Amino acid sequence: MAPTKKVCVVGSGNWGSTIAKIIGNNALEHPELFNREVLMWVFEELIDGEKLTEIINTKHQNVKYLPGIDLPTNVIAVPDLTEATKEADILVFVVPHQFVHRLCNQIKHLVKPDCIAVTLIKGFEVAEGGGIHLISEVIRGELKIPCAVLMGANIANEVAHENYCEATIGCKNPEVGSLLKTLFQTAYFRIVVVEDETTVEICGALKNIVAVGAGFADGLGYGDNTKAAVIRLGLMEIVKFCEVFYPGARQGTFLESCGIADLVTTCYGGRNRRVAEAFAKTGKSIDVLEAEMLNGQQLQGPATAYEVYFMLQNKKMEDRFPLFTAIYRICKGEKPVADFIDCLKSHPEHM
Ligand SMILES: NC(=O)C1=CN([C@@H]2O[C@H](COP(=O)(O)OP(=O)(O)OC[C@H]3O[C@@H](n4cnc5c(N)ncnc54)[C@H](O)[C@@H]3O)[C@@H](O)[C@H]2O)C=CC1
Ligand SMILES: O=C(CO)COP(=O)(O)O
Repeated sequence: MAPTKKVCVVGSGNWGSTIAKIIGNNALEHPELFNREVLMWVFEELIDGEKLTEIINTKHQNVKYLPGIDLPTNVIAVPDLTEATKEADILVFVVPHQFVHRLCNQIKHLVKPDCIAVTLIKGFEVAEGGGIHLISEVIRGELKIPCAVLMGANIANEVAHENYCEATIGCKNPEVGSLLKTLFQTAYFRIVVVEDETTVEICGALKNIVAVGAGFADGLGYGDNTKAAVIRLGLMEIVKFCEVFYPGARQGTFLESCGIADLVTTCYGGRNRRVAEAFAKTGKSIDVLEAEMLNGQQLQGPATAYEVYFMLQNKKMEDRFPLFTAIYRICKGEKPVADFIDCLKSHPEHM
């Protein structure tokens, strides 16, 4: 019998803890495939003087990032990144995107050569020369191992409460795709595997920018028709972004959970939407609102808007992506939020 695979979840925020719950339970369900113990790397912090890792390992809850949800006792919190990752056969990356490069850099000399990675991270990294890197490219480049992606309409708290939803795994290797499906799928978390991994990842990253736009529209007092227009124009810009920069997308991928479904859920229920609404209503900065409203959780939309704008500006393509561009400029304070809808009135989709 082949040895069972050791899984390490790199990250323990709101989504990281939720996915550790799923993986922990599935490891128990499939002892023939996965090691019983699932390690979860935790960015250590003190909660009322007690280490978060110790709280997780004794109370089996992440009281800061996923309060009220029991984690399986076979999920073990580990504060040392090296200790958590060095034996892993499967690395599940689920940290805010701004931290991933540094973490990969710390472990690149110890990762097992036949290890595989999967990223649940939504965002990009700016690249020298005026472009962007996908997060999966950063992981592959640093660790020299294959990296699949998992994205979808998955607001973590709802998944943690086991409300039915779907997700998309993008994986070019069907055998690995099938193994990952067994690792993640449950009765309430249903998975479709597609080979179009680049499109899956781009959809997941870009929808966070659109969600900021949806929040602006809500905060300015527009109704559901306006929000539907923001979602539709956002989808058109996502499709265009793939056509221009990552050609070869399958149209069907945009209809998977990672595409239209994630746009809808995030534009109604996500953190990016909520903070952007407060931004439009209060005039406080995004950073201040993030600190006030999210208790340590991190927004990905404004940072992703910057990363995308960085590339569009370098390639002189802002006019082709007016929604993404307006959202960046408003977050940056270069345009008043009150002008948000005006920026969309001459959208190329209407010409
Ligand atoms: N929360 C959600 O509903 C969903 C989130 N995602 C994606 O998952 C990724 C991770 O998000 P969450 O788990 O929600 O995180 P989060 O936003 O809840 O938590 C922030 C995490 O970052 C950690 N952290 C803080 N400073 C750090 C540092 N210097 N280095 C490393 N880690 C540090 C914190 O300990 C905490 O675990 C993001 O890309 C997000 O877009 C995807 C689907 C759903
Ligand atoms: O990615 C998400 C849902 O799929 C979560 O979105 P927020 O980060 O805006 O909460």
